[in-house]
Amino acid sequence: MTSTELTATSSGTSGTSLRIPGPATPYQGDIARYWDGEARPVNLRLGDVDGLYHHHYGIGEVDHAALGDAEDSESEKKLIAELHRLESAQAEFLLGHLGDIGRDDTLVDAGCGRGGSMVMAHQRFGCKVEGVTLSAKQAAFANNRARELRIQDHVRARVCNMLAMPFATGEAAASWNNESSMYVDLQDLFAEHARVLGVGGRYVTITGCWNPRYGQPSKWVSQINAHFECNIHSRREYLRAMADNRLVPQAVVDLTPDTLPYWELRATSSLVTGIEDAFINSYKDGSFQYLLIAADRV
Ligand SMILES: C[S@@+](CC[C@H](N)C(=O)[O-])C[C@H]1O[C@@H](n2cnc3c(N)ncnc32)[C@H](O)[C@@H]1O
Ligand SMILES: CC(C)=CCC/C(C)=C/COP(=O)(O)OP(=O)(O)O
Ligand SMILES: [Mg+2]
Repeated sequence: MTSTELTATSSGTSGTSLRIPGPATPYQGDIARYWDGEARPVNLRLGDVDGLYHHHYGIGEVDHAALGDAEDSESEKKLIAELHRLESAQAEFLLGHLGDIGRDDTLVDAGCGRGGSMVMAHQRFGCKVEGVTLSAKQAAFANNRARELRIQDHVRARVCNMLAMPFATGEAAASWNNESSMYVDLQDLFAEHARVLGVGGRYVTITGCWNPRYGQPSKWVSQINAHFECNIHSRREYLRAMADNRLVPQAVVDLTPDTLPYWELRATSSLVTGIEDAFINSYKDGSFQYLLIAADRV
């Protein structure tokens, strides 16, 4: 084994051992380590609600009737369930922009995390869903969940760089990034999506981006970058890199007002991580936006 290779158990479907390339850059090594070591209660306890483990944020109105009052001994549990409901609503919203997907299609989740969106996609469309993540721990977690749900023949995560995915040209009917595009160069990312998508395929992202109308990344945006070791791009950069790579936006939805209730609710919970104010302040001062972009591969 060379210094740039490591051996890891692959999808887990057969238990075979595969030789997979190591991180393409030192930065990707940092990100792999970050996600291998991540075990925040705000993610694990929400996932425990129904077995869908997400690493993205929520959208939609809070259902105040579903929350307990201060005297309710179940209030913590109810709040966690509500935050999780909003995160799953976010994933459903993304999946709703993938277009007509048939059972024989293949979908690609670029930066799949613990696989919650992949499971939802399979349950919705009945199709094959392939995910890639830099983290061997996340891939193993996602594959373990797929086995528990007996959908391992359709849902699989691999340890792989999303800028060089193990899929044939034109293999995917649709592909997405759910809060994972801030870890890569957008020109490189969209060139790779354009390759794996057939002409007529659909690409969707939900992302946080800085707003060119504000001027430059605000201190809150810089704080979010430092917190997650990521590099948030601007809205302008997304649209330009898509245009450069045969991805033509079909819908651009500003989800900023829809995600604020999630953050305001999360800020009142016992699961706060310290980043809540940066999101709330930057969404409110207009320096940061939560966007869905759905694009046709032409
Ligand atoms: C915030 S999590 C989002 C996970 C998932 N999309 C979700 O919605 O739950 C970011 C993910 O991007 C992945 N990621 C970052 N850079 C990557 C790269 N170059 N190749 C593959 N995955 C990457 C991380 O490993 C992690 O799984
Ligand atoms: C919108 C932006 C800028 C997202 C950055 C990427 C990111 C870390 C998403 C959430 O992951 P998580 O669910 O692990 O984070 P947390 O622990 O805060 O819930
Ligand atoms: Mg989270």
